[in-house]
Amino acid sequence: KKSVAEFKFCEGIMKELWKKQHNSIAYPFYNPVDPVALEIPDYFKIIKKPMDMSEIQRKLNHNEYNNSNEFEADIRLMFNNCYKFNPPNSPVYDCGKQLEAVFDDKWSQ
Ligand SMILES: Cc1ccc(Nc2c(-c3ccc(O)cc3)nc3c(C)cccn23)cc1
Repeated sequence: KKSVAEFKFCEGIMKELWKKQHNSIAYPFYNPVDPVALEIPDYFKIIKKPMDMSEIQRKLNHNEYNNSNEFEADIRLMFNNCYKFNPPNSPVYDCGKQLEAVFDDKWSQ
């Protein structure tokens, strides 16, 4: 059951992830992966369900999450896409691990 409190909790987490102080680890997640701009034409062959912070924010703003579990699922999808595509310990993979740690800290509060 979706509650106002759940919604506000999710909003607060997105507010944290968008903070300028996290820019150096959040930048790969701000917008949809652009395979042309990034010169990774095989991205959509590997990643079947793209997800990013802008889309998560849009879904939140348009009441498209029925509960916080659906919100968390998109957050985890975004990070797992990153770990699937980017080699372990590569710069963007490490950004994902660091930003997911920020998320986990807030999510568990
Ligand atoms: C050749 C190459 C290798 C790795 C990347 N990764 C990457 C990604 C990315 C984010 C999420 C994701 O699920 C997949 C990729 N975002 C970027 C950005 C914004 C700048 C530079 C690299 N970036 C790009 C090109």
